[in-house]
Amino acid sequence: MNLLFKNIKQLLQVRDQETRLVSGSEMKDLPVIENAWLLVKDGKIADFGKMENLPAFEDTTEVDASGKFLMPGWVDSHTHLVYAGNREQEFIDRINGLTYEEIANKGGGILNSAKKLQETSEEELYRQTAQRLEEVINMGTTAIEIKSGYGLTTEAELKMLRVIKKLKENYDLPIKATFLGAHAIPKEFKDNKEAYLNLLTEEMMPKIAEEKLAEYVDIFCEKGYFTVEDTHRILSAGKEHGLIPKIHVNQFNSIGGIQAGVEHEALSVDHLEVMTPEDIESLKGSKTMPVALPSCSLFLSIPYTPARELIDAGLPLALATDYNPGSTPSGNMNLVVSLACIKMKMNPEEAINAATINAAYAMGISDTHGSITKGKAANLILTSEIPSYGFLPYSFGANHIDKVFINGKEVS
Ligand SMILES: N=CN[C@@H](CCC(=O)O)C(=O)O
Ligand SMILES: [Zn+2]
Repeated sequence: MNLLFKNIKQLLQVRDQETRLVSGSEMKDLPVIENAWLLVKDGKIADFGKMENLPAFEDTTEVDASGKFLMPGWVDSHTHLVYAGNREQEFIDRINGLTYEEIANKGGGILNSAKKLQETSEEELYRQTAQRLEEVINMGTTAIEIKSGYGLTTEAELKMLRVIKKLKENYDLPIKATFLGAHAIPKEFKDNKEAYLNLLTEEMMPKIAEEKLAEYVDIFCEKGYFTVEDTHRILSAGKEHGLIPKIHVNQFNSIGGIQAGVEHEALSVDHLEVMTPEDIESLKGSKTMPVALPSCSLFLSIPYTPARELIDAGLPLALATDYNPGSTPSGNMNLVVSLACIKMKMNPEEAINAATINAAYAMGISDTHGSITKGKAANLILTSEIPSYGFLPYSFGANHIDKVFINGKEVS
C-alpha cells in the first residue's frame, strides 16, 4: 500500500541525490515546496510535487496535511542511549556547588555509570534502553547513533554493544554503533593507562570486529581522560579493525584533538565548546563534520559551540543531543534545534539543516536519509498545524509533532 500526503503546507528540506551535506552560507537555505504532495512507496520517498500538478494515483492511503509541514525526521548522530539507572544525585550535587570535574574526580561521573552498568543484566539494560529509544522516536528522531563507553571492561562493553545490536534487530530505524571504550580510565588502571589502552586495542577491538558489533570508534580526548597521543593510537587501531573514527573533543580544553581527528579523516568531531582559531582553521577542507551538542552546554552550564564562527568560516555544522545520564539526560532533538537558535545564533534554516542532512552525514547515512529526496527512506515528521517552520525552534519546549513515520510506517 502506498501513502500519499496531500495539501502539505510546506515540504521542507527538498534536495537532489548529490547533496550529502551543506556548509557555510549554504546552510541558510532550506529548500521548500509550497502546497505540496508526497508519495511513499515501499517505505521510500517515491515522488513529490506541487498540489496543482498532483497525478492520479491508485491504491493509496491518503493523509491530509492541510496547515502542516512535512520534513525529514531528526537524525541524532551522537548519543549514549545505553546506560543503567541515572545520575540524579550528581545533578543535585552540582546544584549545591560541585562542578562536573569535581564530581568525576571523586569517582562519580562516567565511572559511576560504569559501576551501575556492570551490575545490570543485558536484559534489563535492553529494557531501559528500548524505552529511551521509543521516547526519542516519539519526539521525531528517525535515525540514531549509540555509543558504548559505560562498560569499561571487556564483558560490559560487549554487553552494551549487544544491546545496540538487539535494538537494530527490533527497530526499523537506522542505528549505528560506536565503540567508546576509551571514555574514561577505570579505577583499576588509574596508574597504568597503558594497560587499559592495550586491553582496548588487543582484547576488545578484535572481539568487536569479529562479532561485527560496531561501525565507529570514539575516544574522549580531554585533559584527565585521554591524550592526543592516545587518540592517534585508538583511532589507528580502530581503523585496523574496520571502525571509522569519531571523537569527543574540545569539551573543556583545546589540546590538539581536532587536528588528530582531521588527520585520521574522522567522520565527525563532537562537542567543540572550546575552540581556538587554529582549531577552526584545521577543519577547513576536511571531510570531518563538526557536531555541536547544545543540550550538554545547557545542562552543565558550559560554553556553547561557537556555531557562528564555524559557519561563517565556511564550515558545515551538525547538531545532536548527546543523550546520556551525566552531562545531558535529554534526547529531545526539538530542544536541541531551539537551543541552537536561541543560544548559538543559528537561523532556523541552519538549525534544521544541521539536525537533518548534516546530521545524516555525521552518522554516515546521508545517501539514504536526512532530506526529502526521491529514493531516500520515508523517515518523516508531520508537524501539527503551525504558522511557519521557524515556529518549531521559536516555541521552545512545546511539542509540534503530529506524527512520525519510519520507512513510511506511522510509528507515533
Ligand atoms: N564527555 C564525555 N562523555 C559524555 C558524558 C559522560 C558522562 O558524564 O557520563 C558526553 O559526551 O558529554
Ligand atoms: Zn557524548
